[in-house]
Amino acid sequence: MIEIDKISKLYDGVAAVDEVSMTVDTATITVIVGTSGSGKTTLLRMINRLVEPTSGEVRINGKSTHSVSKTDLRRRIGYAIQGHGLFPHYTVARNIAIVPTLLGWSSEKIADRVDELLSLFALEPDQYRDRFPAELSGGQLQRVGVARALASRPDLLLMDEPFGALDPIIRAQAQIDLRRIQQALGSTIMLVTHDMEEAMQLGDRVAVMDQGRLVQYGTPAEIIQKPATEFVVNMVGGVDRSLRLLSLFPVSDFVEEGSAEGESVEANTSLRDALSICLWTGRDALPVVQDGSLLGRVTLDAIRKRAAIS
Ligand SMILES: Nc1ncnc2c1ncn2[C@@H]1O[C@H](COP(=O)(O)OP(=O)(O)OP(=O)(O)O)[C@@H](O)[C@H]1O
Repeated sequence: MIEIDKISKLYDGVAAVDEVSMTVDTATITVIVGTSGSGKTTLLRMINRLVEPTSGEVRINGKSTHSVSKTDLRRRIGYAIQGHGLFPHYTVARNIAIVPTLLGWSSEKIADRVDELLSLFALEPDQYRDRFPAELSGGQLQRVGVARALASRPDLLLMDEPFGALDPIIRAQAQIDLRRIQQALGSTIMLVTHDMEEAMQLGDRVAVMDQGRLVQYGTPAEIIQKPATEFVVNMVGGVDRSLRLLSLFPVSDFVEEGSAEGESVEANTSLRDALSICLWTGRDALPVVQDGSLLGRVTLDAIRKRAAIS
């Protein structure tokens, strides 16, 4: 568990981060979202002490980040930034192995870990481990950058706009991959973005920052349904809120008995996509299947009820 306790950072007497407190559960993704200059990066960097807090404290599994040296702290906390930050003259395997090597892992353990991570990131180890960064695509570089940050099984992974440089299609895939890998490894991740869509997509919990303050901290559904301030209403996109809400739930949660005509949808299809299919094909119900067998149907009526904000 990560506990952020009344942490502040003042620059020339002005608060970049103003008494922020929050608790992050182990094995979850927390997304910090806000407009430019709201203090997201400063907050993230105070956790691994790249920025020293003016006041307040961060505890990781009960232990203050000030009770260990900065070097030890940064070996226990992974850090991934926009772009990849890989060393161009190191192979993929050597880049991923940097922190495990510093920690004195055996070469066998390191090699196993490199191959495990490459496989998790859908990069065939035999094909990729000896390549240099210049021999990879932008999306592959980004995956290796995240693999490197996860290599030593850190207590926490901090990510600052990790997908900022990717085009929308690769970015969407990178978000899906991150979610899958986080679940497979049980990692605890704190991620900064200015993109509310990304926050909703990835966050178990979302922290909304405005002018250095934490204005709301909750699940994506709570933030959409009960935005705490006008600023949060604007961040979640006013009239788009219903659609955002629908994108959070799979049709499997709303399946009912009965039949429906036409092409079926998979159980993990979002209600938002199901709504789109209903409108596009002029149907008021869709058959839902899972692993090839029919579960039931989802109706336009059920989707409409879930879309009501209050
Ligand atoms: N080293 C510094 N010296 C003085 N002011 C700083 C410093 N670093 C950040 N600030 C100020 O603190 C505030 C918060 O900056 P921060 O980079 O944390 O915001 P952000 O939400 O991450 O923004 P962005 O999304 O644009 O990266 C800004 O007003 C910024 O100008």
